[in-house]
Amino acid sequence: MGRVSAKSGWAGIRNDTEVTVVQARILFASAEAAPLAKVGGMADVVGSLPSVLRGFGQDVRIIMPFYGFLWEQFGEEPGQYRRSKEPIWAKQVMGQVAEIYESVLPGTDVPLYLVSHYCFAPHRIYYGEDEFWRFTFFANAVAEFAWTYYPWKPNIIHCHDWHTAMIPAWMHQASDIGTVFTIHNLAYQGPWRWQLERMTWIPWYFSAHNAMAAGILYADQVNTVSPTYAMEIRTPLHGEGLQDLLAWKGERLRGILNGIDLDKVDPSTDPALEATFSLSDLRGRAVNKAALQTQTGLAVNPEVFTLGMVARLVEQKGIDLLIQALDRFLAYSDAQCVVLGSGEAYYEGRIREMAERHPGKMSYQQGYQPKLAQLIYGGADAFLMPSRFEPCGISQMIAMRYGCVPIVRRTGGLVDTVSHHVPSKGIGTGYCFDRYEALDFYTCLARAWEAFQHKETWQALQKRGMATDFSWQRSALEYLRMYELILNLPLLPEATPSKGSEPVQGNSHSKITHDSNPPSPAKPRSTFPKR
Ligand SMILES: Nc1ncnc2c1ncn2[C@@H]1O[C@H](COP(=O)(O)OP(=O)(O)O[C@H]2O[C@H](CO)[C@@H](O)[C@H](O)[C@H]2O)[C@@H](O)[C@H]1O
Repeated sequence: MGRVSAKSGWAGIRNDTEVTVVQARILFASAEAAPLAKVGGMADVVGSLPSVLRGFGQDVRIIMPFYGFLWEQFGEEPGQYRRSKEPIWAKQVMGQVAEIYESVLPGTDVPLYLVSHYCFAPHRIYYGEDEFWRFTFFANAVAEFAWTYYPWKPNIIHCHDWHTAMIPAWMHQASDIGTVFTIHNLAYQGPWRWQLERMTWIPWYFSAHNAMAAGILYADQVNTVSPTYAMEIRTPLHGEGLQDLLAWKGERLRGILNGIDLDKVDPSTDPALEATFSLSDLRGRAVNKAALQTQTGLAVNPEVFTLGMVARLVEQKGIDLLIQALDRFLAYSDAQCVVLGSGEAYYEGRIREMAERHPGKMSYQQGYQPKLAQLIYGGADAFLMPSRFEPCGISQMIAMRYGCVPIVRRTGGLVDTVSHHVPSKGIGTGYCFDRYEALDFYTCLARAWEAFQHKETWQALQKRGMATDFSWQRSALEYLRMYELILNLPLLPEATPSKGSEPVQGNSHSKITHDSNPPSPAKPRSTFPKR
């Protein structure tokens, strides 16, 4: 492939060495973006995918709420992140004034817009009686901003989960702004139609019964975060009541596997670890294991099988199975386990009780603790993910990159990312079970525990996981192909590999250059896929 330059029109292949492609303006709208505001995996995706897409020459930016806990992180003082002194945009939205400040996502070159209003002042992201109002307000502000901020008008708004799902409905008849809606979690669907009607304006053509359904119905393209989950949600078992709508969406619903940022998620440089390590030298893992055992009150012993789990403690994550199977497994074996996370009070209580029943063998660490999470990935021998359903899962990919063998239920993205260990054939990257049954999980734990006793094959298993390519490159290409379908313009040179091809290695995107201020590509609406 020759040199690639992003221009405002498709000029085809000019000669053997130069190809002209379009640069689109894409606005990611999300309630979370790592490292600023994170509850779960959606923050990881929104915090890492835009940089990769920018590497492909696209002008990608992020818009998110300016939460109260972020205010003290932005300012003029040393050590603080910079933002514009004054709002760059202000407007009446739902009877209140929304203001937007401009900044850059820390650690990247991705421009960031922060939507400010006193409803975001509390030091939390979710929950609270006004949760529906706050995110409907946010979505409304994003739509108004996209329509009226002339210095930078997006061609596509890329919306994430129910918090931004009304944007496709409002944009449905906008002639020059397309929408993509990504489902990270179908279980949370946002306000019902009657609640939306009380809070905001809904268009005359609106026929969705809640916010999530609106995103699916009106977005030009919809995706979820793994191919298997994209199939599963078309069925009553996983469709959360929206299976018919999702099945009707046809080819405009696809599964694009999440990736991880290999530069940030790297055991050879991670400052949160007690000792760094790499594929060629795993010795640091033993140091991390000892540190993990000490810090979490587990018996310090390099020989025992140490399990780890980092998750929101909600039904989705298979906590019921954990409670049923782990208690017996700890009683039966010399294994130990540390669980990090918070969530539903019932689950927190049961796990705490389990920790009290097995002192030195079981530890419960409550709260959101990113440093401890990394130590679990880098120190535990195996990682538990017995999910009831899993759109993709980021944790099992991080675990594999850190040599922590995943033990997972075969569902959603876990099917697409973890393969079962068969020692006789020297294949597999983890342990998998099918049915959502405590006995099956227990059996899987016992098999992994037995395999752990064989150090050489276990290390080979760890290394296969560490060597697996979970980079964003291939998935970013699939997102770009999806944007192309909306814009009906090429964002990538024709020869660029996409779905089904080998992962793009190295710095292929470093070949892309783009004009400093290219004009916006016009979006011919008539070319939109018709419903
Ligand atoms: N207590 C804690 N302390 C520190 N870190 C913690 C933590 N609890 C969780 N984390 C971190 O949050 C992330 C969890 O990501 P996951 O994708 O595994 O699950 P989640 O259900 O949140 O994401 C949803 O969105 C993502 C993104 O699309 C999908 O992969 C997934 O299937 C879907 O459920 C990991 O980076 C993990 O380390």
